[in-house]
Amino acid sequence: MNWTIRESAGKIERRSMSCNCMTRTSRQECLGILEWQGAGLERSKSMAEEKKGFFRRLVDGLTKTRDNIVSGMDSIFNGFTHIDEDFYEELEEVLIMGDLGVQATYDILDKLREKVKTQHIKEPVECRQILIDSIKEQMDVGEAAYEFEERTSVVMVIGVNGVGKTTTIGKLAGKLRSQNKKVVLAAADTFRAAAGEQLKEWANRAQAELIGGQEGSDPAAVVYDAVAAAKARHADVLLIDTAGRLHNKKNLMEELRKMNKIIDREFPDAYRETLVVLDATTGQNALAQAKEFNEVADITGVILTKMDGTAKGGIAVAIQAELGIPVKYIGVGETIDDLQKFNSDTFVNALFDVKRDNDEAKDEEDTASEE
Ligand SMILES: Nc1nc2c(ncn2[C@@H]2O[C@H](COP(=O)(O)OP(=O)(O)OP(=O)(O)O)[C@@H](O)[C@H]2O)c(=O)[nH]1
Repeated sequence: MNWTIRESAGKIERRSMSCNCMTRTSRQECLGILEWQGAGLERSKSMAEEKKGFFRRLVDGLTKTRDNIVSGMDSIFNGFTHIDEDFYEELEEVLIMGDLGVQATYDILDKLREKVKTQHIKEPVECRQILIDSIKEQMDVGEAAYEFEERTSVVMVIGVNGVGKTTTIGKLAGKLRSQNKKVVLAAADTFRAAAGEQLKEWANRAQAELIGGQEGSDPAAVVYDAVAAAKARHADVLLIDTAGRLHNKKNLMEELRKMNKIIDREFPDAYRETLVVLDATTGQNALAQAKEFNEVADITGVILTKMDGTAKGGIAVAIQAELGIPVKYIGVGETIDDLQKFNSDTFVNALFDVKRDNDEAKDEEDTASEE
């Protein structure tokens, strides 16, 4: 079996593919392997997926989380004949194992017990919808969470190494640009040499302006220049990529304080957000990071990345329940369209693969705007 993969102008092409296996089964196996070989092929797959509607991408992205949580729950709903203590205990186990966290699990199950009692529910399977509604209620962030998109705003983005901060800023810039907003990006992660370069690529892709810092330069100076540029160009949103790392809390606090002071002084009318980016694949560790960041910064929201590659998407519920910080966006892939506003209704419908009329309408709207 032979194949070559070539990258040209950022696009992955599979140049040639041949298979000399004699039997049809082994040929099919080879083709199956080819289908999944190499990061390049993965990327070309996600390019094709860009054309998919919003809801479908979310459903696909949440496959592993769904397999982890929902299939376990469904086997309890279908396997039990009575609603008894064992039934609740098994549900508790599935929810906790699914990374929803102790707090959210207890809240959800308390509500379920109450409804079972007041509505005289007898059949375990009837609990499914109650649970879906209760998770939705837990996670509702409301439209006010996205006010910064409509205002002249400065958004500071923090998070530890490798969680997807730069990628997320690029995606967010793309999203705002598609709404015809003027976007300026500040490369204030001057700590890591490649960070500025990476942001530059995203700025080009999203057609946003970049104010870049030299490696090792003062991040506060980059913020100063970026604020001046945002004001001069009448930008709608200034997104700041920081090196906001946690390993030295005191330094981080000091760095954030300096940057915030400049924004307060130079851009007092701007609407402010501080968003922490967390990698969903790290599960409980993401929750711990959110707690730590919350101690050093006034976090206004969370962006959970890599929801597509994880069975631990339940962590979104835990973060909201335990910290009261809204999850505002989720990342479900590596392309510019793979950042989605967190809407509890759509998220839970996608998690349980319950397609509703409004999701279908959103899909049509989304597909139309992509065409
Ligand atoms: N599958 C998937 N991958 C993602 C997502 N978001 C980011 N990534 C990938 O995660 C990796 C790290 O992303 P970066 O944006 O470089 O992370 P960072 O937090 O800026 O890292 P530093 O600059 O080192 O602090 C990259 O390979 C991204 O393509 C997502 O939602 N899904």
